[in-house]
Amino acid sequence: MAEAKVLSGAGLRGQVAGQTALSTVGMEGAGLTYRGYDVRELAAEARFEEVAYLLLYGELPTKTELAAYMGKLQKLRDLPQALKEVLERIPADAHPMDVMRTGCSFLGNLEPELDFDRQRDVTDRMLAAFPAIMCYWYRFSHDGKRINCVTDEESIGGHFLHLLHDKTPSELHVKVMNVSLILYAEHEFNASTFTARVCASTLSDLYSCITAAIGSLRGPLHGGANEAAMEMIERFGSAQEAVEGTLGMLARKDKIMGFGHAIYKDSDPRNEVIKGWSKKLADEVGDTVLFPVSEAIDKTMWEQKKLFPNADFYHASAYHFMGIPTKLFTPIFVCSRLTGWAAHVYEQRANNRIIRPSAEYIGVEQRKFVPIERR
Ligand SMILES: CC(=O)SCCNC(=O)CCNC(=O)[C@H](O)C(C)(C)COP(=O)(O)OP(=O)(O)OC[C@H]1O[C@@H](n2cnc3c(N)ncnc32)[C@H](O)[C@@H]1OP(=O)(O)O
Ligand SMILES: O=C([O-])CC(=O)C(=O)O
Repeated sequence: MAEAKVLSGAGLRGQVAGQTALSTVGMEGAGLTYRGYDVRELAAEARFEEVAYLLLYGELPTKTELAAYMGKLQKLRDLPQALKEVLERIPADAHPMDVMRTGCSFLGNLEPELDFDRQRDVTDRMLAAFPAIMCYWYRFSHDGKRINCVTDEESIGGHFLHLLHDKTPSELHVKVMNVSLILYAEHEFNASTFTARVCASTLSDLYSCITAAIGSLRGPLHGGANEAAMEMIERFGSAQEAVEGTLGMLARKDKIMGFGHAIYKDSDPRNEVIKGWSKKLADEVGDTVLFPVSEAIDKTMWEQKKLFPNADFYHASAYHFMGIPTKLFTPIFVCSRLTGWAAHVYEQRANNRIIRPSAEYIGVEQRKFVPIERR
């Protein structure tokens, strides 16, 4: 059985900061579970919408419930005209995570959560609308095109690819998007989820919680690592170059993005799944560089530092092979993790006490005020 990582020190590591019934991370043997289900089984068997329902509504849906849920989400996809106008004003060189933050926040101005009893409907609206927020801005700012935000794609992953590429995506790509959205959906008290819970604990509205969480996910030590990993992989022309480059980065004590984890000790259970799909996509496009480069970095990191790829590393090549621009990688994570964030907000609200820890004071002793003319 796997040993749990020894957790102590800075960054609140190892401290229990609350309770959850949503997921377990790095528990002996189990890796990652959502409401008791192994994520690898969910990724192999389920639709993302089923997993979203599991997290948000408490149990896996029946066939009828799933059909009704998917129908509901499909009807909620279009964006209000005022939001489209705001997205059109955001420059092409803005970071898409900033676009998501603004899009989420502005939707909250137009359709505020006036009553916590509506929290599930508000989440479903965001789940349906987020792919269009990302793609409407991207296609308008990069291609000068005002896209139709509604498609006839059944799944959220397929809908996103259709909006982005303006065509029906292949079955393989829809499948990989589905797996990816499941893998990213929920992960206990990670930094962005904890942000959402802190915000929820003040009894703030759901849009504020999600906007705050988007801000936390943006950083390269968290969700932004998939984008940073892609930028690194692309720099190498061969596996040999990648080995030499990785050794050089390690010698300079650079952080290698997409490796290591705050909780997992020797592997991230999501990695083997997305790595397998990345390989299938590499074969589909006839790649002979990016996948071997990724594997060479992976091998060197383990040999040199016993550091393993986390969920973000092979997501980079997988998304790239599907023709997704690198800067949209982290916003896809948002479209998925929204489910985990919202489910944590509901949990926080159901048993709330404002989250307000204490700090150890390390400043100067108490002293007398000195008037400005005497300083
Ligand atoms: C979906 C996600 O959000 S997964 C995380 C995505 N983030 C990344 O991939 C960014 C790169 N990785 C990292 O920065 C870190 O591994 C984190 C932020 C994920 C976890 O941080 P921590 O819990 O502090 O890591 P941990 O305690 O295991 O670090 C142990 C040692 O390994 C080093 N280390 C950890 N990850 C890396 C890395 N990716 N590259 C180089 N060195 C690393 C640390 O600097 C530390 O060294 P030190 O003892 O000399 O200071
Ligand atoms: O749990 C963490 O610290 C980061 C992570 O892997 C995630 O949020 O998916």
